[in-house]
Amino acid sequence: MRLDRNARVYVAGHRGLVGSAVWRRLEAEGFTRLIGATSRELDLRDRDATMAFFAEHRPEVVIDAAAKVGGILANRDHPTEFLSDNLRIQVNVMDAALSVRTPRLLFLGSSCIYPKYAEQPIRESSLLTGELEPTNDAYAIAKIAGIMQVQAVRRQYGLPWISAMPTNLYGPNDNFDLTSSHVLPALMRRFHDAKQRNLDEVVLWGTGTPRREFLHVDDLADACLFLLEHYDDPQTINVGVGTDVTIRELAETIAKAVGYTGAIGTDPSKPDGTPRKLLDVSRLGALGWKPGIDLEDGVASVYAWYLEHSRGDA
Ligand SMILES: NC(=O)C1=CN([C@@H]2O[C@H](COP(=O)(O)OP(=O)(O)OC[C@H]3O[C@@H](n4cnc5c(N)ncnc54)[C@H](OP(=O)(O)O)[C@@H]3O)[C@@H](O)[C@H]2O)C=CC1
Ligand SMILES: C[C@H]1O[C@H](OP(=O)(O)OP(=O)(O)OC[C@H]2O[C@@H](n3cnc4c(=O)[nH]c(N)nc43)[C@H](O)[C@@H]2O)[C@@H](O)[C@@H](O)C1=O
Repeated sequence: MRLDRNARVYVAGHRGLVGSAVWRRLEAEGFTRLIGATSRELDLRDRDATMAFFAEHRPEVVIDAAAKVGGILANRDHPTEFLSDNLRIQVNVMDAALSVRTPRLLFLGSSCIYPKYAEQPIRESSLLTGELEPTNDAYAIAKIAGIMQVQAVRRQYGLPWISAMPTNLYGPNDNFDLTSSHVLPALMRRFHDAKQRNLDEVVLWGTGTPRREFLHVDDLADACLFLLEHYDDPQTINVGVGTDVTIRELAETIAKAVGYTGAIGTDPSKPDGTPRKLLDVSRLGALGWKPGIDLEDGVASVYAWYLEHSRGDA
Protein backbone atom coordinates (compact mmCIF):
# COMPACT_ATOMS: atom_id res chain seq x y z
CA MET A 1 0.00 0.00 0.00
CA ARG A 2 2.26 2.76 -1.29
CA LEU A 3 1.34 6.17 0.07
CA ASP A 4 0.52 8.85 -2.47
CA ARG A 5 3.40 11.38 -2.39
CA ASN A 6 0.79 14.14 -2.89
CA ALA A 7 -1.33 13.05 0.09
CA ARG A 8 -1.88 15.57 2.87
CA VAL A 9 0.32 14.26 5.70
CA TYR A 10 0.05 15.79 9.18
CA VAL A 11 3.08 15.20 11.41
CA ALA A 12 1.95 16.04 14.95
CA GLY A 13 4.98 17.23 16.95
CA HIS A 14 7.02 18.02 13.82
CA ARG A 15 9.65 20.06 15.68
CA GLY A 16 10.48 17.34 18.21
CA LEU A 17 13.12 14.63 18.07
CA VAL A 18 10.86 12.13 16.31
CA GLY A 19 8.59 14.50 14.39
CA SER A 20 11.48 16.43 12.84
CA ALA A 21 13.14 13.20 11.71
CA VAL A 22 9.86 11.96 10.21
CA TRP A 23 9.44 15.29 8.44
CA ARG A 24 12.98 15.10 6.97
CA ARG A 25 12.37 11.51 5.85
CA LEU A 26 9.06 12.36 4.18
CA GLU A 27 10.54 15.39 2.43
CA ALA A 28 13.43 13.29 1.16
CA GLU A 29 10.91 10.72 -0.08
CA GLY A 30 9.13 13.37 -2.17
CA PHE A 31 6.02 14.07 -0.09
CA THR A 32 4.81 17.47 -1.21
CA ARG A 33 1.98 18.35 1.18
CA LEU A 34 3.32 18.06 4.71
CA ILE A 35 1.31 19.73 7.47
CA GLY A 36 2.80 20.83 10.80
CA ALA A 37 1.89 23.17 13.65
CA THR A 38 3.88 24.08 16.72
CA SER A 39 2.31 23.66 20.15
CA ARG A 40 2.06 27.45 20.30
CA GLU A 41 0.08 27.49 17.07
CA LEU A 42 -2.06 24.48 18.01
CA ASP A 43 -2.19 23.16 21.56
CA LEU A 44 -3.34 19.60 21.00
CA ARG A 45 -4.71 19.49 24.54
CA ASP A 46 -7.33 21.95 23.30
CA ARG A 47 -10.07 19.75 21.86
CA ASP A 48 -11.99 22.44 19.95
CA ALA A 49 -8.82 23.83 18.36
CA THR A 50 -7.70 20.34 17.37
CA MET A 51 -11.08 19.54 15.82
CA ALA A 52 -11.03 22.82 13.88
CA PHE A 53 -7.46 22.17 12.64
CA PHE A 54 -8.42 18.76 11.28
CA ALA A 55 -11.62 20.12 9.70
CA GLU A 56 -9.52 22.74 7.92
CA HIS A 57 -6.62 20.53 6.77
CA ARG A 58 -8.37 17.16 6.38
CA PRO A 59 -5.15 15.12 6.57
CA GLU A 60 -5.10 11.84 4.70
CA VAL A 61 -2.20 10.51 6.76
CA VAL A 62 -1.44 11.34 10.40
CA ILE A 63 1.75 10.49 12.28
CA ASP A 64 1.24 11.24 15.96
CA ALA A 65 4.65 12.18 17.38
CA ALA A 66 3.28 14.89 19.70
CA ALA A 67 3.56 14.09 23.37
CA LYS A 68 4.87 15.24 26.71
CA VAL A 69 8.17 13.35 26.80
CA GLY A 70 10.98 13.14 29.31
CA GLY A 71 13.59 11.03 31.05
CA ILE A 72 13.34 9.01 34.20
CA LEU A 73 13.27 11.87 36.74
CA ALA A 74 10.81 14.01 34.75
CA ASN A 75 8.48 11.02 34.50
CA ARG A 76 8.87 10.14 38.17
CA ASP A 77 8.30 13.69 39.42
CA HIS A 78 5.48 14.79 37.07
CA PRO A 79 3.16 11.80 36.66
CA THR A 80 0.08 14.04 36.59
CA GLU A 81 1.18 15.91 33.46
CA PHE A 82 2.59 12.80 31.80
CA LEU A 83 -0.79 11.11 32.21
CA SER A 84 -3.14 14.02 31.62
CA ASP A 85 -1.33 15.85 28.79
CA ASN A 86 -0.63 12.68 26.87
CA LEU A 87 -4.14 11.32 27.21
CA ARG A 88 -5.61 14.62 26.06
CA ILE A 89 -3.20 15.06 23.13
CA GLN A 90 -3.71 11.58 21.74
CA VAL A 91 -7.47 11.41 22.34
CA ASN A 92 -7.95 14.77 20.64
CA VAL A 93 -5.71 13.85 17.69
CA MET A 94 -7.42 10.51 17.16
CA ASP A 95 -10.98 11.80 17.71
CA ALA A 96 -10.31 14.65 15.26
CA ALA A 97 -8.76 12.25 12.73
CA LEU A 98 -11.81 10.03 13.08
CA SER A 99 -14.13 12.99 12.59
CA VAL A 100 -12.64 13.59 9.12
CA ARG A 101 -12.16 9.84 8.52
CA THR A 102 -8.38 10.11 8.10
CA PRO A 103 -7.64 6.83 6.33
CA ARG A 104 -4.16 6.15 7.69
CA LEU A 105 -2.80 7.00 11.14
CA LEU A 106 0.31 5.91 13.03
CA PHE A 107 0.29 6.33 16.80
CA LEU A 108 3.67 6.24 18.53
CA GLY A 109 4.04 4.88 22.03
CA SER A 110 7.11 3.72 23.88
CA SER A 111 8.76 0.56 25.15
CA CYS A 112 7.88 1.59 28.72
CA ILE A 113 4.35 0.20 28.13
CA TYR A 114 5.66 -3.29 28.91
CA PRO A 115 5.88 -4.82 32.39
CA LYS A 116 8.95 -3.93 34.44
CA TYR A 117 10.06 -7.55 34.60
CA ALA A 118 8.90 -8.67 31.16
CA GLU A 119 10.77 -11.61 29.67
CA GLN A 120 13.64 -10.31 27.48
CA PRO A 121 13.69 -9.56 24.62
CA ILE A 122 10.19 -8.15 25.06
CA ARG A 123 7.58 -9.48 22.67
CA GLU A 124 4.50 -7.43 21.79
CA SER A 125 2.41 -10.15 23.48
CA SER A 126 3.91 -9.15 26.87
CA LEU A 127 1.59 -6.13 26.98
CA LEU A 128 -0.56 -6.08 30.15
CA THR A 129 0.97 -9.25 31.58
CA GLY A 130 2.60 -7.68 34.65
CA GLU A 131 3.23 -4.61 36.78
CA LEU A 132 4.66 -1.46 35.21
CA GLU A 133 7.87 0.31 36.21
CA PRO A 134 6.72 2.86 38.83
CA THR A 135 8.92 5.74 37.57
CA ASN A 136 6.90 5.86 34.32
CA ASP A 137 3.62 4.07 35.00
CA ALA A 138 1.47 7.18 34.38
CA TYR A 139 3.07 7.77 30.97
CA ALA A 140 2.82 4.08 30.14
CA ILE A 141 -0.89 3.94 30.97
CA ALA A 142 -1.53 6.89 28.64
CA LYS A 143 0.38 5.12 25.85
CA ILE A 144 -1.46 1.85 26.46
CA ALA A 145 -4.74 3.78 26.14
CA GLY A 146 -3.47 5.04 22.77
CA ILE A 147 -2.87 1.50 21.52
CA MET A 148 -6.40 0.63 22.61
CA GLN A 149 -7.89 3.65 20.84
CA VAL A 150 -6.24 2.58 17.58
CA GLN A 151 -7.62 -0.93 18.03
CA ALA A 152 -11.09 0.37 18.90
CA VAL A 153 -11.26 2.58 15.80
CA ARG A 154 -10.09 -0.31 13.61
CA ARG A 155 -12.74 -2.59 15.08
CA GLN A 156 -15.62 -0.16 15.08
CA TYR A 157 -14.93 1.96 11.99
CA GLY A 158 -12.72 -0.30 9.89
CA LEU A 159 -9.99 2.33 9.42
CA PRO A 160 -6.51 0.80 8.95
CA TRP A 161 -4.81 2.73 11.77
CA ILE A 162 -1.70 1.32 13.41
CA SER A 163 0.51 1.85 16.44
CA ALA A 164 4.23 1.28 16.95
CA MET A 165 6.37 1.13 20.10
CA PRO A 166 9.91 2.47 19.65
CA THR A 167 12.69 1.71 22.05
CA ASN A 168 14.81 4.54 23.60
CA LEU A 169 15.66 7.06 20.87
CA TYR A 170 18.37 9.63 20.21
CA GLY A 171 19.32 11.99 17.41
CA PRO A 172 19.32 15.61 16.21
CA ASN A 173 16.81 17.93 17.92
CA ASP A 174 16.90 15.86 21.11
CA ASN A 175 16.27 17.51 24.47
CA PHE A 176 19.61 18.31 26.14
CA ASP A 177 18.13 19.84 29.31
CA LEU A 178 19.77 18.07 32.22
CA THR A 179 16.71 17.69 34.42
CA SER A 180 14.15 16.58 31.84
CA SER A 181 16.20 14.75 29.19
CA HIS A 182 16.85 11.08 28.54
CA VAL A 183 20.17 9.52 29.40
CA LEU A 184 21.95 9.77 26.04
CA PRO A 185 21.63 13.52 25.42
CA ALA A 186 22.16 14.17 29.15
CA LEU A 187 25.44 12.30 29.22
CA MET A 188 26.60 13.87 25.96
CA ARG A 189 26.14 17.31 27.43
CA ARG A 190 27.62 16.36 30.80
CA PHE A 191 30.76 14.78 29.26
CA HIS A 192 31.12 17.77 26.94
CA ASP A 193 30.88 20.21 29.86
CA ALA A 194 33.27 18.12 31.97
CA LYS A 195 35.82 18.13 29.15
CA GLN A 196 35.50 21.90 28.68
CA ARG A 197 35.97 22.51 32.40
CA ASN A 198 38.62 19.85 32.97
CA LEU A 199 36.48 18.09 35.58
CA ASP A 200 37.92 14.79 36.78
CA GLU A 201 34.63 12.89 37.24
CA VAL A 202 31.15 12.56 35.74
CA VAL A 203 28.64 10.80 37.98
CA LEU A 204 25.96 8.65 36.35
CA TRP A 205 22.49 8.55 37.88
CA GLY A 206 21.76 5.16 39.40
CA THR A 207 24.10 2.20 39.39
CA GLY A 208 25.11 2.20 35.72
CA THR A 209 23.95 -1.43 35.45
CA PRO A 210 20.49 -1.06 33.81
CA ARG A 211 20.43 -2.15 30.19
CA ARG A 212 18.87 -0.04 27.45
CA GLU A 213 18.50 -0.29 23.69
CA PHE A 214 19.13 2.84 21.60
CA LEU A 215 17.72 3.52 18.14
CA HIS A 216 18.79 6.50 16.03
CA VAL A 217 15.74 8.60 15.23
CA ASP A 218 16.53 8.60 11.49
CA ASP A 219 16.11 4.83 11.59
CA LEU A 220 12.83 5.26 13.45
CA ALA A 221 11.62 7.73 10.82
CA ASP A 222 12.48 5.21 8.12
CA ALA A 223 10.58 2.54 10.06
CA CYS A 224 7.54 4.83 10.40
CA LEU A 225 7.28 5.25 6.63
CA PHE A 226 7.93 1.53 6.16
CA LEU A 227 5.13 0.63 8.59
CA LEU A 228 2.68 3.04 6.98
CA GLU A 229 3.36 1.29 3.67
CA HIS A 230 3.67 -2.32 4.86
CA TYR A 231 1.85 -2.87 8.15
CA ASP A 232 -1.85 -3.20 8.80
CA ASP A 233 -2.61 -5.06 12.01
CA PRO A 234 -4.37 -4.21 15.28
CA GLN A 235 -1.45 -5.43 17.37
CA THR A 236 1.18 -2.81 18.11
CA ILE A 237 4.65 -3.44 16.70
CA ASN A 238 8.07 -2.98 18.32
CA VAL A 239 10.74 -0.81 16.68
CA GLY A 240 14.30 -1.25 17.91
CA VAL A 241 17.75 -2.47 17.05
CA GLY A 242 17.67 -5.83 18.84
CA THR A 243 20.75 -5.27 21.02
CA ASP A 244 21.29 -3.38 24.26
CA VAL A 245 24.10 -1.96 26.41
CA THR A 246 24.50 -1.12 30.08
CA ILE A 247 24.28 2.55 31.01
CA ARG A 248 27.98 2.39 31.90
CA GLU A 249 28.82 1.01 28.45
CA LEU A 250 26.71 3.77 26.89
CA ALA A 251 28.59 6.32 29.00
CA GLU A 252 31.95 4.95 27.82
CA THR A 253 30.83 5.17 24.18
CA ILE A 254 29.72 8.77 24.63
CA ALA A 255 32.85 9.73 26.60
CA LYS A 256 34.98 8.36 23.74
CA ALA A 257 33.03 10.29 21.10
CA VAL A 258 33.31 13.49 23.14
CA GLY A 259 36.96 12.99 24.07
CA TYR A 260 36.36 12.99 27.82
CA THR A 261 39.06 10.98 29.60
CA GLY A 262 38.18 11.48 33.29
CA ALA A 263 36.52 9.05 35.70
CA ILE A 264 32.93 7.82 35.47
CA GLY A 265 31.21 7.39 38.85
CA THR A 266 27.72 6.30 39.91
CA ASP A 267 25.03 7.68 42.25
CA PRO A 268 22.80 4.85 43.49
CA SER A 269 20.56 7.38 45.28
CA LYS A 270 19.09 8.18 41.84
CA PRO A 271 16.63 5.69 40.29
CA ASP A 272 17.73 2.95 37.90
CA GLY A 273 14.27 2.42 36.49
CA THR A 274 13.53 -0.83 34.79
CA PRO A 275 16.56 -3.18 34.93
CA ARG A 276 16.39 -4.13 31.25
CA LYS A 277 14.30 -3.04 28.29
CA LEU A 278 15.27 -4.83 25.09
CA LEU A 279 12.59 -5.18 22.45
CA ASP A 280 12.00 -8.32 20.44
CA VAL A 281 11.99 -6.89 16.92
CA SER A 282 11.40 -10.13 15.06
CA ARG A 283 7.93 -9.17 13.77
CA LEU A 284 9.27 -5.98 12.17
CA GLY A 285 12.32 -7.87 10.89
CA ALA A 286 10.09 -10.49 9.27
CA LEU A 287 8.37 -7.72 7.30
CA GLY A 288 11.77 -6.81 5.83
CA TRP A 289 12.88 -3.77 7.86
CA LYS A 290 16.14 -3.37 9.74
CA PRO A 291 18.00 -0.40 11.24
CA GLY A 292 21.07 1.03 9.54
CA ILE A 293 22.89 3.18 12.11
CA ASP A 294 25.01 1.56 14.82
CA LEU A 295 25.36 3.17 18.22
CA GLU A 296 28.96 4.30 17.94
CA ASP A 297 28.42 6.00 14.56
CA GLY A 298 25.09 7.43 15.73
CA VAL A 299 26.59 8.93 18.88
CA ALA A 300 29.49 10.46 16.90
CA SER A 301 27.11 12.07 14.40
CA VAL A 302 24.82 13.43 17.13
CA TYR A 303 27.84 14.89 18.93
CA ALA A 304 28.83 16.66 15.70
CA TRP A 305 25.25 17.98 15.51
CA TYR A 306 25.41 19.06 19.16
CA LEU A 307 28.66 20.99 18.62
CA GLU A 308 27.16 22.77 15.66
CA HIS A 309 23.92 23.68 17.42
CA SER A 310 24.83 24.19 21.07
CA ARG A 311 27.02 27.28 20.46
CA GLY A 312 28.79 26.12 23.61
CA ASP A 313 25.90 27.11 25.85
CA ALA A 314 23.39 24.25 25.41
N1 LIG B 1 12.56 10.22 22.93
C1 LIG B 1 12.50 8.91 23.13
O1 LIG B 1 13.49 8.29 23.58
C2 LIG B 1 11.27 8.15 22.78
C3 LIG B 1 10.13 8.77 22.26
N2 LIG B 1 9.04 8.01 21.94
C4 LIG B 1 7.78 8.60 21.46
O2 LIG B 1 7.97 9.42 20.34
C5 LIG B 1 7.04 10.51 20.36
C6 LIG B 1 7.79 11.82 20.18
O3 LIG B 1 8.77 11.94 21.20
P1 LIG B 1 10.01 12.95 21.05
O4 LIG B 1 10.13 13.40 19.66
O5 LIG B 1 11.15 12.31 21.72
O6 LIG B 1 9.54 14.16 21.96
P2 LIG B 1 9.94 15.71 21.85
O7 LIG B 1 9.74 16.26 23.22
O8 LIG B 1 11.26 15.88 21.19
O9 LIG B 1 8.82 16.31 20.89
C7 LIG B 1 7.50 16.30 21.26
C8 LIG B 1 6.73 17.17 20.32
O10 LIG B 1 5.37 17.18 20.77
C9 LIG B 1 4.87 18.48 20.64
N3 LIG B 1 3.90 18.74 21.71
C10 LIG B 1 4.05 18.50 23.04
N4 LIG B 1 2.95 18.94 23.69
C11 LIG B 1 2.12 19.45 22.74
C12 LIG B 1 0.86 20.07 22.79
N5 LIG B 1 0.21 20.25 23.95
N6 LIG B 1 0.31 20.50 21.64
C13 LIG B 1 0.94 20.34 20.46
N7 LIG B 1 2.14 19.75 20.35
C14 LIG B 1 2.73 19.32 21.49
C15 LIG B 1 6.04 19.43 20.78
O11 LIG B 1 5.75 20.56 20.00
P3 LIG B 1 6.56 21.99 20.09
O12 LIG B 1 7.99 21.66 19.79
O13 LIG B 1 5.94 22.81 19.03
O14 LIG B 1 6.34 22.50 21.48
C16 LIG B 1 7.20 18.60 20.24
O15 LIG B 1 7.46 18.91 18.90
C17 LIG B 1 6.30 10.42 21.70
O16 LIG B 1 5.06 9.81 21.50
C18 LIG B 1 7.17 9.50 22.52
O17 LIG B 1 6.43 8.74 23.43
C19 LIG B 1 9.05 6.64 22.10
C20 LIG B 1 10.13 6.00 22.59
C21 LIG B 1 11.32 6.70 23.01
C1 LIG C 1 12.23 6.31 26.60
C2 LIG C 1 11.94 6.01 28.04
O1 LIG C 1 12.64 6.94 28.86
C3 LIG C 1 12.42 6.87 30.27
O2 LIG C 1 12.84 5.67 30.80
P1 LIG C 1 14.36 5.32 31.00
O3 LIG C 1 14.81 4.47 29.88
O4 LIG C 1 14.56 4.77 32.35
O5 LIG C 1 15.00 6.79 30.88
P2 LIG C 1 16.33 7.60 30.91
O6 LIG C 1 16.87 7.70 29.55
O7 LIG C 1 16.03 8.88 31.60
O8 LIG C 1 17.32 6.78 31.86
C4 LIG C 1 17.89 5.56 31.51
C5 LIG C 1 18.87 5.10 32.57
O9 LIG C 1 20.01 5.98 32.54
C6 LIG C 1 20.34 6.40 33.87
N1 LIG C 1 21.06 7.68 33.85
C7 LIG C 1 22.36 7.84 34.19
N2 LIG C 1 22.72 9.13 34.12
C8 LIG C 1 21.60 9.80 33.65
C9 LIG C 1 21.38 11.17 33.35
O10 LIG C 1 22.25 12.03 33.49
N3 LIG C 1 20.13 11.48 32.88
C10 LIG C 1 19.15 10.52 32.71
N4 LIG C 1 17.94 10.92 32.22
N5 LIG C 1 19.35 9.22 33.01
C11 LIG C 1 20.56 8.87 33.47
C12 LIG C 1 18.98 6.44 34.56
O11 LIG C 1 19.12 6.43 35.98
C13 LIG C 1 18.34 5.16 34.00
O12 LIG C 1 18.81 4.03 34.70
C14 LIG C 1 11.00 7.05 30.59
O13 LIG C 1 10.67 8.36 30.35
C15 LIG C 1 10.10 6.14 29.80
O14 LIG C 1 8.79 6.60 29.90
C16 LIG C 1 10.48 5.99 28.37
O15 LIG C 1 9.68 5.74 27.52
